[in-house]
Amino acid sequence: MKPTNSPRTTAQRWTGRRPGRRHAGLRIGALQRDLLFLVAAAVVAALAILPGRTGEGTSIATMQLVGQMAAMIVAAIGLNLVAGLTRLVSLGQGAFYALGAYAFSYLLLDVGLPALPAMLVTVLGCAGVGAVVALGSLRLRGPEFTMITLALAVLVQQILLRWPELGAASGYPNPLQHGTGLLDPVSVLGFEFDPPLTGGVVATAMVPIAVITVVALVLYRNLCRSAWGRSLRAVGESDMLAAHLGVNVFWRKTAALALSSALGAVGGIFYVLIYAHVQPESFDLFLSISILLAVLLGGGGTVLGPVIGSAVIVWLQQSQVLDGVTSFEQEHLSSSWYLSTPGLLGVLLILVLFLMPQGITGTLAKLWSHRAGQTTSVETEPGIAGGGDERRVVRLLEQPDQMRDGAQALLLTDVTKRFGGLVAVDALDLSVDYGSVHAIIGPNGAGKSTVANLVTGVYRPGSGSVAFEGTELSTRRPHDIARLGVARTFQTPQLFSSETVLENVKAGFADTASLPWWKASLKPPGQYRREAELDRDARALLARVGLAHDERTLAGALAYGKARALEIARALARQPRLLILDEPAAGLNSTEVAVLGELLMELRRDGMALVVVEHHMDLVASVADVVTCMAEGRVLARGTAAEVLADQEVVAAYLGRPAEDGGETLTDPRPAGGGQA
Ligand SMILES: Nc1ncnc2c1ncn2[C@@H]1O[C@H](COP(=O)(O)OP(=O)(O)OP(=O)(O)O)[C@@H](O)[C@H]1O
Repeated sequence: MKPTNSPRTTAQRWTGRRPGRRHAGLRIGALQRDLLFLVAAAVVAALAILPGRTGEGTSIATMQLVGQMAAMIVAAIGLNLVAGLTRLVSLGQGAFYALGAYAFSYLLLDVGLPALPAMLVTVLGCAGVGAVVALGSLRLRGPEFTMITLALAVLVQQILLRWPELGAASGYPNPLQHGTGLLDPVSVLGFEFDPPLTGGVVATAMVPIAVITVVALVLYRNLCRSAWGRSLRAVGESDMLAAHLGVNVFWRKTAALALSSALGAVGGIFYVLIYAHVQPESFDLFLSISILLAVLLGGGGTVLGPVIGSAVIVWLQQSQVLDGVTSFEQEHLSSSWYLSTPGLLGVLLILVLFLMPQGITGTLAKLWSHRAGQTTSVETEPGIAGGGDERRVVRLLEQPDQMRDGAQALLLTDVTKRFGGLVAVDALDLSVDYGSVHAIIGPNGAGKSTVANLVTGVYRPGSGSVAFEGTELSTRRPHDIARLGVARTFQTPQLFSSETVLENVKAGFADTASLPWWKASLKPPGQYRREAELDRDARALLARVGLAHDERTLAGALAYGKARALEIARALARQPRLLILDEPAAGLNSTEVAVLGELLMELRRDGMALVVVEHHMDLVASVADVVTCMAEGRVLARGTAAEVLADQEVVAAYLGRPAEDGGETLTDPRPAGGGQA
């Protein structure tokens, strides 16, 4: 691969264009950045509610605009956990918003709870409802999940409309008129606030609304940027990939939906505080669509996207802008066929999806990174070879005793896997020891990848046993198996393409699978240290696979060889004792293959057990201690590389014809009939 740029130039580009982040002297630490964010959010919130506190020239409408923005922001950041990070498109956030508003009103007015307990019960209750909905719907994917949430939004509004006992048909009354209830939130956080200055409940409610919004925003930002957030993004990329990183996908989605529902309910509580009046008509499907639009417009999956999107959407809805467009349509186009606010927002949604699929923040980030040259894959050196002397910097594994002793790691006994009438793996026996490389070769369709999938829990064997360190794997799920110490790469590299190379590796660390959400959102001081450790370890791994100079590159922009190297680095981040590589040499040039071989030998020396499914016979010959050749699901030959590659039945299976007299061997270039799928 011809170098197109030197590492030094790349480094200069980074340091030159983003000096604040790279020069030690000017570096802003994570803690300072977080404090800065907190202060900035608090200042913006304070400025937003200031007019309500002074009372001068303040209109209730302005305060309601700010309050509604806050309500939309918390509901949208909640939805972002689901629709943005986890990529489960929900049209049900309006339902939780409505439930929050009604439950809060009910608990205040009918049950007589003080405001703070009423809020807590509402939020916890809605989180519970969200979890139940998740348990019932998360086995569904894509459009089916969206339809369930859509049905929920419609159902909730219908119930509110038709269940007079809830006070719902006519809505809860304005407590100002009834002399009861909702003015109580003045003491919602245990503080006494000044009486309203604007003649309505709005001004007094603004302080708790602002405080709760800032707190929610900070916790949400911590969550998004934590290992927990990484796990949600992993799930968003692919359930199977996330499971191979040890993430319990089902519970992670359930937790995300519960948190999202809780934040939706907070939006509803804000609504009550702002308007002091709830009625079913306010919580129609259009509300759910608006919240989703706020996420998409701002930028799904980003921290600030839903905030910006919410501000824009509420401003558009509440200001005269859309009314002006409607009047223009009526005057100049048609007095009967015109688009009102919902229609215009629908048009906006379509435009966003077509023109700015990454939303405002995503588009700006793309422009910025394009300017800074971050998305460009810089071909410095071959992917796996770029690390030079740094390659041996890290020792990846703490070696348990069994690894030092070269004990048996993996044992497959009489394993069969059928797909309908096809026997993909037929009565397979296979064993892999620590400190050894076991290569599995064979022509296309021989069953090699199926073996990898059987070991990692993607498939369950029809019969037989798959045991890792004596633990039966055949009944375990992929995330359980990953947590036992088994990692893998895929035939086609599976990366988080819109994340940086560094983030991809960090997704492999155990924290992604195990950090609890509350710890991630509160971010105690230990988390700062831990994140710094993860950064350091991830960089060391990148150096080892030759990607030291690519940490800020987006994974999707990597050349093929580097993408493979990155996938290996992420697998190594899991500190596996058994590593399964599915065609790691596919698409690599000869230099890259040679360096891959060196890396495998290093891992082998470290005591790791390696299974390498491979067509590249030079690599197999140079690294494998044992080679198993499969054909039509069965073992055709097994032995040392020299024995198996010279086996005439193996040669015939690969060539698709009998081997010529005199003994052909399998060497590169790859014989016809081999090749990668
Ligand atoms: N999920 C599945 N459903 C049905 N058939 C499958 C499935 N997975 C694999 N197979 C079939 O099982 C057989 C073995 O497939 P497998 O992918 O394990 O072969 P392979 O040796 O890895 O081939 P290649 O070198 O092309 O990757 C093939 O005939 C394949 O079509």
